[in-house]
Amino acid sequence: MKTKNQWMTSVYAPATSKLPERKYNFKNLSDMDPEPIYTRDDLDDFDAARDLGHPGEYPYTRGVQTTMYRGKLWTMRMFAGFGSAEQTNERFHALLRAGQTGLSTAFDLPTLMGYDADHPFSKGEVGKCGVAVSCLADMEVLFQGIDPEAVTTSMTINSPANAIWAMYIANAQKQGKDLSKVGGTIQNDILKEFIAQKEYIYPPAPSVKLVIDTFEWGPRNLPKWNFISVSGYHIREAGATGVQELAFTLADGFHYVEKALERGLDIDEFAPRISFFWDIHNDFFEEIAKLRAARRIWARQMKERYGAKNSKSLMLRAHAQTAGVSLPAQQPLNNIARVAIQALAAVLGGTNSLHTDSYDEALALPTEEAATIALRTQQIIAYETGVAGVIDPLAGSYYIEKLTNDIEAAALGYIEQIRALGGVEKCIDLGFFASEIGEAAYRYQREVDTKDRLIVGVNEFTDERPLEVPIQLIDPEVERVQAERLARVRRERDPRRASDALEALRSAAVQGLNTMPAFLECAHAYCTLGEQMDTLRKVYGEYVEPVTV
Ligand SMILES: CC(C)(COP(=O)(O)OP(=O)(O)OC[C@H]1O[C@@H](n2cnc3c(N)ncnc32)[C@H](O)[C@@H]1OP(=O)(O)O)[C@@H](O)C(=O)NCCC(=O)NCCSC(=O)CCC(=O)O
Repeated sequence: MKTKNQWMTSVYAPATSKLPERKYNFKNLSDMDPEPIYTRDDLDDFDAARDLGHPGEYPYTRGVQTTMYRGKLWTMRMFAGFGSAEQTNERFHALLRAGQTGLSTAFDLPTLMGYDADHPFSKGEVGKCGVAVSCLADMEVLFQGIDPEAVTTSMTINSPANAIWAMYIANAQKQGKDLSKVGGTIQNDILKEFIAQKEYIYPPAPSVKLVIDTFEWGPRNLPKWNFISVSGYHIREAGATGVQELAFTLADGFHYVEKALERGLDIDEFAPRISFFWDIHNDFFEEIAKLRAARRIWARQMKERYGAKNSKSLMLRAHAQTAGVSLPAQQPLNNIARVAIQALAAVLGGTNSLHTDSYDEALALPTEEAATIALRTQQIIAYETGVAGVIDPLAGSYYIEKLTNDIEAAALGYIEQIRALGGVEKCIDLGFFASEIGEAAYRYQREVDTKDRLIVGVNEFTDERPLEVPIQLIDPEVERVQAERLARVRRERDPRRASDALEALRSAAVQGLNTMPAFLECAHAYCTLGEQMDTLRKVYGEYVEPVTV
């Protein structure tokens, strides 16, 4: 049999001299230019025992579970939240009835920024991009009829994560639940806020300190809870390439590990509950390889660099979401096809949990019908296609293994560069991430603008038919309902207990103690989110992004 080089020169080249390759940009979204074909010759230094292993075995390239989806399907976890706590609770129940297997909560902008629904800054934003939660009373309504021991819930909350998590825990405690059985995830990844999403309150150092409080407190009090979801999603949505998403996110993960070790925590106590979150874009193979490379890098560095010994500390478990940024407003029904392909990549990449975007993502928050189609897409993949029946079925594909190696190497190059520059917090100060992401976003947009990259319905195959899809509207009444509940809470709570709880929070922060016990008492005392965040604003100050050129 011919070698690859022989075949390329003696067979492929003559073929292209008869019919040249199409004029087409074959590069993936990380700007990697694939060759026309991959063979064994591309995997000369590939060692299956070292680089792949088996599913559930180090370095977990083939997945973190031995039986993967033959034992248990990924969690179908649709990100949802809009309007009032009552409306979102209804949507949660509708999604569970439709067969969703986990919950995922979207909070509105005031909540994400640590403001109560009746704060002047919140005007016009309450319930718009998620649900408003300003105190335990909102949380009680939001999760009414949902057993926290039976359903795992994810909450996308970052700067105010400790306070919101404490409200969720207080709600479970009020129902007499056993906290050792309560599972879920808080996003709690503040570094990517500084890098990409910009929903921060305090400066990086105290923000990271608050995260490490959860690393310390979480495993000892809620052993089934994932107290962080280190997130590449928002980095990617800001314009990063897949390689950058992978590298910057893993660098963030390692930064938290280092901070937790500096506090004297045992890596094998906290690391098993670190989780991750990836964005799954349009380039099918790139995304599959990215998820495989992520698991391999994490496992190796956790073992070799940080000395973790517990196998669970080495397993990178991840949620995935199809790429909102890839779903245009033009010809929105086409997005159903994009989401199906992206979701398939997430599954073939071995995701542990998945959100599929609704086709109306670019237009508004999803309608119930659009969210149901997105969930049905996961169910079709799970039950009709056969892909969940064989574990890591693409292993051994010359291209997939080569691409996994290449993406791993490129990401490791970035991680080393970040370390050499002084680490993640230093790189935030330097504007390193912003400039890398900015360049990548610019290159991509230029490719689209010049039609070097075709997007169906956007810069090619366009049509002028008007949009005819239903839109989810948010009732402005929500603001009044939320403000009324908040006023009632302030009137009816024990004022002494509330002020003592806030003072205990302030004191814990000033003394550098773990703040989680104080946050939990604040939740039980019905302190509002804004009161708690303001207390810490006075201690830590507020972050203002430096201007970089
Ligand atoms: C670890 C993950 C990734 C997944 O947790 P899950 O509980 O869903 O799944 P899991 O841990 O894989 O599985 C649940 C339990 O079943 C076990 N299990 C699973 N598969 C198994 C198998 N084959 N054999 C044996 N056991 C198995 C696991 O070990 C675990 O048990 P044990 O518990 O005993 O270990 C978690 O962090 C998560 O759910 N993340 C979701 C994050 C999220 O929804 N984010 C939304 C962001 S949305 C956003 O940011 C906005 C984006 C936008 O702007 O649109």
